[in-house]
Amino acid sequence: MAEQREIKAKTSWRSPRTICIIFLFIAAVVALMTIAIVQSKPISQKYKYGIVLDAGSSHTSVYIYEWPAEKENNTGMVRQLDTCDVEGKGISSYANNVSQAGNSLKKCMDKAKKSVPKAKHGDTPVYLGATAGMRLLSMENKRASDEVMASVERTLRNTPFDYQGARIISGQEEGAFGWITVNYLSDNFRQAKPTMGALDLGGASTQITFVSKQSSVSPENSIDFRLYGKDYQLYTHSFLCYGKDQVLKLAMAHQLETDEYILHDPCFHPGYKVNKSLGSVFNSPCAKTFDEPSRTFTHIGEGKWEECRNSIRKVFNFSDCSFSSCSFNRVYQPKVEGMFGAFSAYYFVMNFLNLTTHSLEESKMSLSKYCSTSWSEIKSNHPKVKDKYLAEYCFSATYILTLLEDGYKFTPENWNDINFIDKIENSNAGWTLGYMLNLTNMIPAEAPDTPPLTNGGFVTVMLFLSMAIIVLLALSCKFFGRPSCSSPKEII
Ligand SMILES: Nc1ccn([C@@H]2O[C@H](COP(=O)(O)OP(=O)(O)OP(=O)(O)O)[C@@H](O)[C@H]2O)c(=O)n1
Ligand SMILES: [Ca+2]
Repeated sequence: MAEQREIKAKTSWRSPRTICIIFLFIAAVVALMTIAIVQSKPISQKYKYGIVLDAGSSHTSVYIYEWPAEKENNTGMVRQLDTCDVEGKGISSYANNVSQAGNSLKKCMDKAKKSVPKAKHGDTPVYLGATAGMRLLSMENKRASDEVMASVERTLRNTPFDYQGARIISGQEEGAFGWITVNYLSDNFRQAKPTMGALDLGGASTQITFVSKQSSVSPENSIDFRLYGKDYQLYTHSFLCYGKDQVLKLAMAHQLETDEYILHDPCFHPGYKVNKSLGSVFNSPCAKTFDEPSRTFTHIGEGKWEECRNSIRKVFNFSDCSFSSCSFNRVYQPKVEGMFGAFSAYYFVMNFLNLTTHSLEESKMSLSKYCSTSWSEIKSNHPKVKDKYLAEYCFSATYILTLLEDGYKFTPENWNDINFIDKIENSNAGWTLGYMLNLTNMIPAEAPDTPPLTNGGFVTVMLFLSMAIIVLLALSCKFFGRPSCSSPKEII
């Protein structure tokens, strides 16, 4: 009897069912171990770094980016590690003291040396892009512009980083790279999601960029990209002199035409009264220059919002459109479509006035009340804000509403498609990240190969295999278990 049982026990190990279960069990364990090793292979978290200086008309900012070296072609991997605002004005303000243009950058570059690991300094590219302030200086005084750029180049070459160039970028580049930045940070490229348009308002220029189904009528307004295997046909336009600082000069110059000594300004608060020299205000090719720059005029605030809007409308030419549709100043623009990110001064101004989530009508009502508030009350409500900035928020916000509604033809219905943003995923919205991604070829035209498994896929497979092992263990115990699992008396 015992021999029979022994034979039976031996033959059960050799039965096809047994072999099958054993095979499945081993295969599941091997697969589980392999995937666990492959998926979690210790990627040496080597990081790479990049530095971009945004030399704007009003100030320069230094942005330091980092990304995992292994994944530089995956979208959304680059993040802003640090930023530094250069003290003082933009580099174009050093036209008469060019060496200071380069010197002004030193403090922030020293900070960058601390942010980027020393061992990586030599491999870290540094780029400087100058925008509208230098475009204007280059128009006014090419020699001074070249000397300013040479000065910043000397400073950057003297850093331990891999200097990759300092140049004045075009308005079209500024618009297109801002669009790349906001869509890269929103991960819209990899997932081929609908993109968001980019609205950038600086001190001396402003850009609008968005994907348009309507073909642009001039090369100046169109840019085509192929990113991650998808083609994007962009409409873009940059309006020089329509940054908020320059457009203020334009508006004031219009008003001074009537009386060259007293400027009754509906965009400034009641009680605001400041003597200014013509030269201090009208010092750029954007606004007409007066022949007696030292002469002074009195700038008096009236705080009348409707009149403010009308005076601002005078800086635009809304007629004479020879295309199917225009924004202003005879510039072709297709109908705005989709979501938009509005950043830089759009955000600084609308955020200061708490208007970032208001509807268009609510913004108008709120602004009308704010602008009519007396200057003394405004100053007492914001004791820490410099008078120069504080005095201009009524004008700037009214300009923003006029630019977006009357200029770009946004409506009360699609106003909420405009998101006033400062950062996306902790990186500033602006042209610098897109500029670096483009120059370092980190946005491939074709989608990179997908990894063996996404994290979600990995977990699913692990769960499935674990369940399979448990079931197999249960089955094997059921089939094997009888000789060893049953009690001795049953055997007898
Ligand atoms: N925290 C800040 C930073 C800037 N500004 C103002 O916002 C305007 C635009 O700032 P910015 O976007 O930095 O313009 P720039 O890049 O300097 O100008 P551009 O792009 O035209 O060269 C300037 O009037 C600046 O004084 C502000 O109100 N609050
Ligand atoms: Ca800018």
